[in-house]
Amino acid sequence: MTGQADTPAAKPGAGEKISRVGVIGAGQMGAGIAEVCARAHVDVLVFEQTRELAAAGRARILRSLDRGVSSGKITEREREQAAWRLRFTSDLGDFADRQLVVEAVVEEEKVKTEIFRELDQIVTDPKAVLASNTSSIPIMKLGMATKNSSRVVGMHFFNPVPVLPLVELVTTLMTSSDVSERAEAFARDVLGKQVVRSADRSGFVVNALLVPYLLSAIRMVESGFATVEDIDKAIVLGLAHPMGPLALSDLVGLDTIKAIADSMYEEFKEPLYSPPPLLLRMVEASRLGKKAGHGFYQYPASGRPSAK
Ligand SMILES: CC(=O)CC(=O)SCCNC(=O)CCNC(=O)[C@H](O)C(C)(C)COP(=O)(O)OP(=O)(O)OC[C@H]1O[C@@H](n2cnc3c(N)ncnc32)[C@H](O)[C@@H]1OP(=O)(O)O
Repeated sequence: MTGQADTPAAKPGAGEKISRVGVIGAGQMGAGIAEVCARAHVDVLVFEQTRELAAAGRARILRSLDRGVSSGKITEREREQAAWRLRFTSDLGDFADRQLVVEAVVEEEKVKTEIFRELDQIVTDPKAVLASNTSSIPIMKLGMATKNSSRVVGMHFFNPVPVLPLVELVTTLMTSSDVSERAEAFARDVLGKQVVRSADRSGFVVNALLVPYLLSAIRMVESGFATVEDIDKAIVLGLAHPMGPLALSDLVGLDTIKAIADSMYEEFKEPLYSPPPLLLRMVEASRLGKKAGHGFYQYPASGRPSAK
């Protein structure tokens, strides 16, 4: 556990301390990032396209804060204060005063590059950091959509963001050392995360290892080699992982895994990274995992997952 609610204020990193953050997208990753920022006493502004999506994002964060209270990680008062610090907007223009923006929208290169192009014009402070939570898209592609790619980095969080302590920091050939130091200092000293650095290669460190493993498990199911339950049981009991690869695929989202696999395959042309047909069919059928209520397991609105 990270104990982020009690994290002390930032030590001075390179330059001015970051205390105003913008998060773009309030899906499972964006909501988690906004939550950890709010819990760390940061002023957070979250962009969502519509009021409905913003309301769903706020509800998602409040549920997670409740869980933090019920598991004793934060107090009622900290929950209230964190909720109070979260503001939503559907106008990206409101991000003009942000010192750090973390983009966490759908894993589509076109959508992300368009956001970076817009952000670059809105956030005019040259010291502001523009970060992407992309799981696999090379950061350089996003940086090149801006006029100042020296302030663009990857800050890759892990799901569930309030629970998992890692941030992968991805710098490009263009990222300035001042920007990467500020981003690292923020993740480490303000959010209380641990940081590993990765070169700008699709998949970075974690997904370069994780995605071929998840795809191999899906191929095992596809070939009838073993059942979903037995594969997960084997990994939980045999390797002491907190969850098996198929439950984890459901948690991450099968559409996200497909998008990461596509991006890694495009970069390396490695057959192991190519999404197997079962994954493609499940995505086409909208069986996207936990967020859709159905993936390799079924997820009733409340209660524990069951076999599909
Ligand atoms: C694809 C990408 O690009 C990147 C990715 O995200 S890859 C995916 C990475 N994620 C993983 O690998 C997840 C692996 N799984 C796990 O870590 C665990 O199964 C899990 C955390 C998801 C659930 O664990 P669990 O034991 O079933 O649930 P639960 O006991 O409720 O929670 C575990 C801990 O988190 C805490 N927790 C849960 N939700 C919380 C919240 N919203 N706020 C604060 N703490 C919370 C609990 O209090 C508990 O803490 P203790 O261990 O100190 O008691």
